[in-house]
Amino acid sequence: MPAADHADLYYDSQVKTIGKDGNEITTVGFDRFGFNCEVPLNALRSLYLRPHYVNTAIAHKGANGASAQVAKVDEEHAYFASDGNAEYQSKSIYHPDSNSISYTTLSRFPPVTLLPPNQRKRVLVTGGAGFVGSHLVDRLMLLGHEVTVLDNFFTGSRTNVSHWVGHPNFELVRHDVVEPFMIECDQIYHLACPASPPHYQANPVKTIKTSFLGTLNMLGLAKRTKARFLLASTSEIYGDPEVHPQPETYWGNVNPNGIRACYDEGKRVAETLTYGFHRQDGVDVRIARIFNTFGPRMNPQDGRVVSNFIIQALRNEDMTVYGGGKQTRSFQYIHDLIDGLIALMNSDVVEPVNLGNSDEFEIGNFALVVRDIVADLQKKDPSEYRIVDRPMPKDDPQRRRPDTTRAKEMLGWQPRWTVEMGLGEMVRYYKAKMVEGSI
Ligand SMILES: O=C(O)[C@H]1O[C@H](OP(=O)(O)OP(=O)(O)OC[C@H]2O[C@@H](n3ccc(=O)[nH]c3=O)[C@H](O)[C@@H]2O)[C@H](O)[C@@H](O)[C@@H]1O
Repeated sequence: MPAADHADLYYDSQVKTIGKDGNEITTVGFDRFGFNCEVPLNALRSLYLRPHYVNTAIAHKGANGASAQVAKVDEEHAYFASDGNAEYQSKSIYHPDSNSISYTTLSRFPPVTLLPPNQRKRVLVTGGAGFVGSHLVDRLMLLGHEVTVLDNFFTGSRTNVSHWVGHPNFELVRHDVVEPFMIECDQIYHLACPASPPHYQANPVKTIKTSFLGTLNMLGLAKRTKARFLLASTSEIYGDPEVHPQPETYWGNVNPNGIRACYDEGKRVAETLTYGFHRQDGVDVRIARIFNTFGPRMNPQDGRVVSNFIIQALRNEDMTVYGGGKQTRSFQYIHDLIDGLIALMNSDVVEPVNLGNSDEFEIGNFALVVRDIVADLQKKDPSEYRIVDRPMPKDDPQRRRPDTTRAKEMLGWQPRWTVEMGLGEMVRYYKAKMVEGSI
């Protein structure tokens, strides 16, 4: 596909990102608790809404063949320079005749804020090559901090952070958190754990080991280095809730030996450990209870509902609604979550805090929302898509919506993105990746 068409899949300058308050979103983040995490949205987009490679057609192999090829690649690469970000993008080249890619490293990185040493934090992000982790890493890097990513690449991917490899403020370490790890750091965002039900159920013993031993190791590190520690907990600790919406004071309704227990009980014990280290050893801790989150870089194979519906619709496959679709979920866009995580880390709030969007959907209706957005992008009639019913997975929570009063009052945080705006960006991202063949 010619580069121009390729780029158009990622960007549509006509589409404005309008937030919940009706205003256009051009930046994400805010200056709060003495920590400014605001960055232009386009700076972030240049890191995830971008082609994986530059196309080249090896048409002729005559005397001038080599230089013609180079010129063609430069011309295609220059196309992306029009948004001012191309020089920071990979110039990896796709060769259609052999269906292969020549990977190149970056010669320049996106500009990062120059922070004085007393403001620059050394931040460890476990699970930093995953979906949530990589967006957090982008934000922290653009803000000028020193970031170390720890990941075993079980569900994370190097590609999610490859644009930072080689940067002096960045380090990527392949390591499994179930083993101890030592490093000097000021803040630890502990995100490492498979998070989609099919992934965490595939190896339940490993999942609970990751939650327990991984958290134990990272809390031990926080104790030694006096780093502040943030645990990525989950709405799943509320189980199949009998209280709706769920406030942080609710203790939950969890099946301790069901198929989800490796994850929800794992995260519950991780919370217990975190407060154990806080009470016993004075470790400075934060706990974020993260509700369903979606966005670009979500592993398209991970089986969660947002990625499943979008990929199925784009491939014109059946969209699989489980168990009649009356169960509910509330979905937040990735940038809102990252705002919330950074605000919580830098606040003095030790109690657990729900981070989620309270726009609640029945899953059956959510399928219709996704279908309509995909149909609009593909310029098709919504009736061309098929929505089918499949059995309900065991112990699937029937209702879920966060009560975010605490986050609003104590962090001054509330979601800014509408679900539709976030979905629009994610659909465009998946479609472009599918066309270029990188997912
Ligand atoms: O984000 C959260 O709060 C937590 O819950 C999610 O688990 P779940 O809500 O079950 O997420 P999905 O797998 O995306 O399922 C959402 C709903 O859609 C349904 N679903 C899923 C996939 C599908 O193809 N069709 C479908 O109807 C599921 O049965 C479920 O009722 C995530 O997987 C967890 O990582 C996370 O901690």
